[in-house]
Amino acid sequence: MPKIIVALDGFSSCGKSTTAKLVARQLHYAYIDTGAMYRAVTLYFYNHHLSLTNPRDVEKALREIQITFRYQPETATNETYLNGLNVENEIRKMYISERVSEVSAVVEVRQAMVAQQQRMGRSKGVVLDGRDVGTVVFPEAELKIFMTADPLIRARRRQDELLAKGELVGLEEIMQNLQKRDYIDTHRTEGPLRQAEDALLLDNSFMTVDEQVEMVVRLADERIGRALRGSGPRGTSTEQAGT
Ligand SMILES: Nc1ncnc2c1ncn2[C@@H]1O[C@H](COP(=O)(O)OP(=O)(O)OP(=O)(O)O)[C@@H](O)[C@H]1O
Ligand SMILES: Nc1ccn([C@@H]2O[C@H](COP(=O)(O)O)[C@@H](O)[C@H]2O)c(=O)n1
Repeated sequence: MPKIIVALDGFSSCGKSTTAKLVARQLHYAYIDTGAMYRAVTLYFYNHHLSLTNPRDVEKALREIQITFRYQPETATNETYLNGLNVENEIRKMYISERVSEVSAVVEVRQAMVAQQQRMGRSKGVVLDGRDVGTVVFPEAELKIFMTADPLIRARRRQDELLAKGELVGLEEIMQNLQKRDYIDTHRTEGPLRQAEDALLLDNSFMTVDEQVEMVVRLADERIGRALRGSGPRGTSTEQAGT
């Protein structure tokens, strides 16, 4: 069976990683959380008091940072390791969310992360989620989805998630963080967040997780079928997933 690349890009907290993880599991593909990589870099800068505007600090960080994913059977997911240490929980905290978009806008950081993502996904059979997967990392991906959801719904979902982990954060603070990250992510010069021309738009504001996963798996199966038969056209930006 031919293997494809599934690229899920979109705004903050709209369900990309939830979807990507479950789609990867159903397809028996590897899952790469590209946002976790930028979060891990942010944690390194934070812990070592490094400055983003000092080229020597950036160079030192990129020389010393090693990001890996390891499969955890207990959670049935890949967890993020920074220089051998499990940082999966730490990188999801608000103080990292508040800083990550500034870190991910640094050109050298992006180039290093994109190169690692391309190495990890080059054999195909991968689902990646992020901001620039369909535009920069794998512009040749067979299936590209651009996810979005109503900002208030996104914020409420994120608030519930943080609360479940014991972090109580106000809705207003979360809304501001999502808006700020989306703004920086869409306005940076290197690899800005944007919908690839051939990405399908998926608004999951009023969908369940199961529905969105089922939709993406169905689209992936279609693309795998096309790859089996030979090349065929991808979607266009006017298309919506599921139409
Ligand atoms: N359709 C849905 N209905 C309800 N909750 C959802 C839905 N999709 C995702 N969620 C929840 O929304 C929250 C954010 O989802 P997720 O972390 O997957 O988003 P994301 O796009 O990867 O976010 P970020 O880019 O900020 O990391 C999670 O708590 C997830 O369980
Ligand atoms: N391909 C990507 C993925 C992420 N980022 C930046 O990291 C931040 C955190 O990502 P999450 O998916 O975990 O929310 C995000 O806000 C971006 O700044 C990126 O630039 N490119």
